[in-house]
Amino acid sequence: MPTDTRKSAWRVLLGYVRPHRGALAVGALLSLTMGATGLALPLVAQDLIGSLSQDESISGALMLLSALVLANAVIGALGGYVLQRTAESVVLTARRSLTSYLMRLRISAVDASEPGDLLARATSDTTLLRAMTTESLIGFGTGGLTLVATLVMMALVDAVLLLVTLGVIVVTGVVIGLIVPVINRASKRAQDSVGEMGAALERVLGALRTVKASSAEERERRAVHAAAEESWRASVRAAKWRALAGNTAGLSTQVAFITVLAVGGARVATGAIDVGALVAFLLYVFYLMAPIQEVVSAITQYQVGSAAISRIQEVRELPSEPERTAAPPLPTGEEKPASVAFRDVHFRYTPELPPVHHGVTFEIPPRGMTAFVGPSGAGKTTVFSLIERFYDATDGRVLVDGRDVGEWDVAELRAQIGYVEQDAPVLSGSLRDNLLFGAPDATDEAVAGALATTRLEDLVRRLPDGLETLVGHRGTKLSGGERQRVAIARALLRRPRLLLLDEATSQLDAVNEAALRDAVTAAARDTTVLVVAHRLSTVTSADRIVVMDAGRVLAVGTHGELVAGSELYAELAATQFLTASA
Ligand SMILES: Nc1ncnc2c1ncn2[C@@H]1O[C@H](COP(=O)(O)OP(=O)(O)OP(=O)(O)O)[C@@H](O)[C@H]1O
Repeated sequence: MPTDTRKSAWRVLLGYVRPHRGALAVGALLSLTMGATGLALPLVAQDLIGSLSQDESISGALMLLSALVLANAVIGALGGYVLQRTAESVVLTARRSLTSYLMRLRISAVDASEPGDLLARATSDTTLLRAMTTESLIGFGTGGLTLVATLVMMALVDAVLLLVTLGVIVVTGVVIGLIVPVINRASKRAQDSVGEMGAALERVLGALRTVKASSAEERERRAVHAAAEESWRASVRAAKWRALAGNTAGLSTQVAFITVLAVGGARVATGAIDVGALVAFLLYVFYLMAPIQEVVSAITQYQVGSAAISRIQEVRELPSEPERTAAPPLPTGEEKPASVAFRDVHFRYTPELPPVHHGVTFEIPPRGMTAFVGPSGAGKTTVFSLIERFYDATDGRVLVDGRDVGEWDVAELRAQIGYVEQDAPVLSGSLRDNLLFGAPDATDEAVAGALATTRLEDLVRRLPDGLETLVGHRGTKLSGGERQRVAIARALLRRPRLLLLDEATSQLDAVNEAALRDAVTAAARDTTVLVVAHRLSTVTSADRIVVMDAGRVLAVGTHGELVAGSELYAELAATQFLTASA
């Protein structure tokens, strides 16, 4: 991994840690205090051995030793708790920040991503920051400090033995430096595979009926398992190298112990140091094992964490919309309906794809119903996406109320609009949640009104818990037509100045279709209604019809005008609409 990315992983982690730096400092201080009480133990032991050899009483030293051991345990437990708590808070901060960002992603960014993978980044990758905080950040700090303090204590006991110990530590450092990049690569691969597994699972669970109906379970299962197995393989690879690094650290203290014993023994024999000093030094060598392990584990854990951070940062590089703390106010119903205009709009979804709009131009005055018709793929739905600013036009101008949509605050722009998608999604939750989704402050009266307009009252009466009935994931417990009407009721509750209705082709029966036509016609008296129309009923009652083909506007007029004046429209009316209404 290049150095700058490694540096930025630290920076990112420190950014998440900053709000919790007080708690972190307390935790680190407690850990250090525990280290210090631990460090005092060999000195007391040295004293105790001295007393023994001079036949003095050791009860004082023993009491001190016991008190130190007890203090060590209590402070250790407290410090551990504070640090774990801080680490959980760091994960929370990262999750809040990443999920807020995910909500602001532009539609184009989501088009290019796998939702399951984004989910894995927000859940599984952020979890890894916990260990990164405790083991890496704290481990490096406390382990490093304890290591230095131990070395200083060793220097006080005997400088020659310290040099011997340092020699062993340097060799260990070189070996671990070679292992670290391998751990980083394997960890990144493991986490990428978890993302792939999430994406594969989301694909299956999001379309389970189609998967089952296509007898594709076995194939899909293999895809999910392949990703899970790849993650296993990469994690095992990382575990192998981490174990090796850990063992190298363990081995180095053993080697240091033996070397110090040999060199120290010789020094005792020559009288350079006494036995008490050798014992104290050996205890320090033994004591060195923990901080060395801690530092090595900090380094290896850092590799896992920085792989997670690089996945989190990849999300943050995706284009997003500006941040907003509160939703802008919705229209009160008193305002003038919106006008819409397209002026020579060119658009392509991505630079690699061919253009979808080749100079679309039309003007829609406030109020009334405008239907967009044309063959499949003509670019009708794309007109709505550009009005909502889900995407930006490549060239030309999209105007709402005479103002370029690029100049609107995007949230304010959307507050003017009620939008019903073609597949009319209903979210899991209750029917009431779904109706109030776009207008949380709507009154019961307004809800009753919207239910009446969309002929949903019977449904609500039939449902076991009325408006509180849970509709299932994506509203699976509702019929297609009911879902569509719920979506329309939801849009109407916003009292939009502009209603965008992307008709699903054949979701409604004749009775409901007539009812909806009435509802939309009524709405068109107070607001500007744009409909992507697939039904004759919608088209004939429209105030104006925009005929589109292959990303261009061919004609604009009423049904009567267009049947006579537009060849494509006459053809569409003769086949598509008449068939759809039959
Ligand atoms: N998110 C997207 N990314 C890339 N291409 C897209 C995207 N959405 C639509 N397209 C392409 O843009 C073209 C126009 O699509 P659009 O949905 O606007 O057509 P439409 O006229 O509404 O069709 P239909 O009547 O079938 O709904 C199509 O060729 C489609 O493949």
